This record gives sequence, structure tokens and C-alpha cells, in this order.
Amino acid sequence: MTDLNATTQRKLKGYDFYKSVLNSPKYIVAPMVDHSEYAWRVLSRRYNSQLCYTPMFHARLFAESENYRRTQFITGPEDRPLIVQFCANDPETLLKAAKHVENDCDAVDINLGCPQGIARKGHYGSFLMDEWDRVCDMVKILHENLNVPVTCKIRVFPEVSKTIEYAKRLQAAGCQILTVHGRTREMKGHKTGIADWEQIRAVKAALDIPVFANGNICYFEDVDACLKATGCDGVMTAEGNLYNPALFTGELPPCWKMAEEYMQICKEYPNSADIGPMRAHLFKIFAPCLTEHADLRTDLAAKHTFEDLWEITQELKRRLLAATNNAQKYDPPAEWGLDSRGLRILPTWICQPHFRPELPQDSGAPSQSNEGASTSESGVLDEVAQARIRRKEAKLEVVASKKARKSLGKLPVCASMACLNVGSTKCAFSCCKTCCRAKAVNERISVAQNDSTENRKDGESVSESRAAEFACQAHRTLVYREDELV
Ligand SMILES: Cc1cc2nc3c(=O)[nH]c(=O)nc-3n(C[C@H](O)[C@H](O)[C@H](O)COP(=O)(O)O)c2cc1C
Repeated sequence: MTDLNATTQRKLKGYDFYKSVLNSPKYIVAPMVDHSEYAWRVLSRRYNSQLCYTPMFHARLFAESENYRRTQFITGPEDRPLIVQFCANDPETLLKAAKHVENDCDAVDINLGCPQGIARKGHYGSFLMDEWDRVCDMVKILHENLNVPVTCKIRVFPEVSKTIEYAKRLQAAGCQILTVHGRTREMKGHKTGIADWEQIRAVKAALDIPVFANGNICYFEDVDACLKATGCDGVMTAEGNLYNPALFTGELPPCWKMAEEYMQICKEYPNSADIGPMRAHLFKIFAPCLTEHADLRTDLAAKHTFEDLWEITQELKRRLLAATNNAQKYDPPAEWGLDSRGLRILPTWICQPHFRPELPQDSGAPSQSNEGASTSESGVLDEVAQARIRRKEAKLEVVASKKARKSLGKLPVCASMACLNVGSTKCAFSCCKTCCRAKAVNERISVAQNDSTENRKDGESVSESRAAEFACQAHRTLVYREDELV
């Protein structure tokens, strides 16, 4: 261990550190596994992000593996101010890992908020929220032995008094900046919900060190609202930044512009991002328009080279530009149009926050808030979560359809499983009027297509002659009476 006084005295603390070293940042990019990598940080900084965090690194792996360090921690001279984040549960291991980065960053952060299963297994993140002594030992060892300050990122407890007490313990142990994610450990996935700015405000009021607020930032306007509501020194955003990397400028740029610039950075800065993160970013940037261009969505999931992803980006750009008459810029309306959920209606070619689809009432999941974009600290693609929701919704539809069929009692149901109408006794196949007609039309067409020219009477088209014949032969019973049909 180094000389305690020498190290701690040399370092600027709290507000001095925040102002002199970090330049009083208000706009902060969150630590994000697989997402806040070097290339993404370069892009975010170009669009007014004033402080960036690296993705969370695993302290033990970082301490032990040169290969892990080399492949995971990539940075450059313009990548400042920068805070490197670790997850850990052992003070000595954490210190060993942090020593490797102390000369290439401005502070080291401890992840005390990850709520994912992987954190439960590894015993870190929010699963240390009940072990205050161990957590404080980790803060203390970095405070006393690192050349740079130590910071922490926490989630809140259900009780505000407990969050305040916890935050004070961290401050006393040597934490120099605290980020408060205003959600509890249980608020994840479908239970994400809205972050509690009131709890963040209470924590901020109780501490002497700078505090960053995290949660509920979807638009630029939310930043000021959050600063005002919480009194915090800065606002950190994760998903808001992923869906619109220019969020902190107040701009709503076209998706292709951000995608192209990001890809160019990846090319310009070799090794700044892997294909995995690149693809994950493109999925998010293009999220609003990928439903309309499902073929490219499939391509994006399947392709594995930079050139392929670049080509997909270019193709989407071509299509979107064509659809928007070459519009390069979006001018927000004086007053926002809102959809039925109260969300802003924006064209799909514009970078915009992503809102989870509302689950049906009886899905067993708590209802979603508009702001409650679910987070994934283990870096799992939102695509996967959305596919899961879609599958669940499809299942619920089948259940509802079966229920509805049951409620029709003994009435014969249309033989075509696709609909719930009562089947007609006049139809040879027990279809309802609509399905029977559709069937008849299709079959007429196929008969007509097979018809030979010899059968044609002068002046009559093939389809007309054979269709009439077909309808009267095979569908003799198709004489509908409207009142028999649902
Ligand atoms: C893809 C992704 C990866 C994340 N990885 C981390 C991480 O490495 N460390 C961490 O402390 N939080 C991580 N988080 C959580 C965010 O930092 C942030 O606390 C959370 O998303 C809430 O902020 P938001 O409402 O702005 O999204 C991650 C979130 C996302 C969406």
C-alpha cells in the first residue's frame, strides 16, 4: 500500500475534482456494457456529451488477464474526461484492476447498481446493497491507494431514508461523486417503470459531494427538468443516448446520419468497436424504421463484417431519403402531436427514444410507463427482449381467440381457423361468407389459369367462363342469405 496521506492529499476531491478535472460536466454518457465503447464515446462527445463512462469491466478478469485488458479497455487522447467502471466484490482485486487504468482515466467508478442475473451470480452490482461494510472497504481502498478519485453508481432502496444512509456511508468511505439511478434493484425488464427523481433529490440534498441523476431522460428537455427537480450537478443517460447520440445537443438527427458517422469513426479508429457492439448500435439507431424495412432488419442480424453493416446502412439511407424526398433535416413542430399513449409522434427516419410496447392487461407483467424504457445492464440486445414480448403477445392473442370461440357455444364456427365468424350451412366447406368467397375466388383463379384455349367461347375471357362453371359446380351450395351470417 502507498502512503495514505500522500495519495489522498495529492488528489482533488468532490467539487474541486468535479470542476477542475472534469470541467463541471452536466451531460454524461452512462457506463454501458457492449455499448459505451471507445467509438461510441467519440461519437457522443462530438454531440455535446461532456463526460463518458466506459462499459463495466470485470475486476478480477481485468486484474488477471492482459488479453482482457487489451481487448476491452481501448481509449485515446481525445477520450477525456473519462471514468472507468468496474464491478467487483473484493477490495484487493478491485485495486489491482484499477491500478492498470489510473493513468488513462480521470476516476474509477464502482458499479453498485447492476440488477441482472449475471450480477447475482457473480455477486456484484446491486447484490452488494446489503453488504455496506464490504462496499465501503472497496471504496476506501481505492480512495487511499489510487492516483485518481473513486466514484460510485447506485440504485435506490424502496425507503428513501435507507438510500440516504447508504449514500452517506459511501461518501464517508471516500466516494467523490455519486451517481444515483432512481430505480430499485427490482425495477428491471418489464418492471422497469419510472425512475424516482424525488429520491434522487433527497440524496443530493443530504450529501456534500457532486451527485449525478440517472433515469427518465428521453429528450433534451428532460435534462433541465431533471436538474431542476433533483438539484443534481449532472444528468447521466444510457438509453436516451443510445437511441439518439445527439440528445445533449437538442437535435433530432436523421437515423442514417448518426449511423454513418458512427461507422466512419469505427473505421477511422481501428479496434474502437467490435462487430457485436456495432450491430447493437445500428439496431438502436435505426429502431424506428426497421419495422418498415424488415428485410434489412434480418440482414442486420445475420451479417458479420463491417462492409456488410456499412452496405445495410447505405441501403437504409437510400430508402429513407427516397421516402422523405431527400429531407436532410427535421424541424420539430411548434406543438408536438401525441399518440394514444401520450408519446410524441415523430417521423420514423428521425433518431428518437424507444418505448416498450404496452403489454396486455392480463399478461402478468406490471403495466409499463411511457418513460419506462427497459434497461439491460448485461448488454443483452433490446431486440431479444422485444422478440420475447412479441411472442408473448402472439400467445395471448391465440388464447383470446380460443376463449372467444368457446364463448360462441354450439354455433358452428367457420371452418377456416383464421376467423371467428359462424360457418354457413350453405357452404360445402362450412366456411363463413367471407372465407368462402375468398376460397372460391382463389380456386376460380387457379382453374382459370389451368384452362386451355380450346374451351374458350368466342368473345369470352377464360376466367369468366370457367369461373362461372366452377362456382356452380363446386359451390352449388353457396347461395348465401345475409341474415345467416355473422
Ligand atoms: C445496454 C446497456 C448496458 C448497460 N451497462 C451498464 C454498465 O456496464 N454499468 C452500469 O452501471 N450500468 C449499466 N447500464 C445501466 C445504465 O447505466 C443506466 O443506469 C440505466 O440504463 C438507466 O438509465 P437510462 O434510463 O438513461 O437508460 C446499462 C444499460 C444499458 C441499456
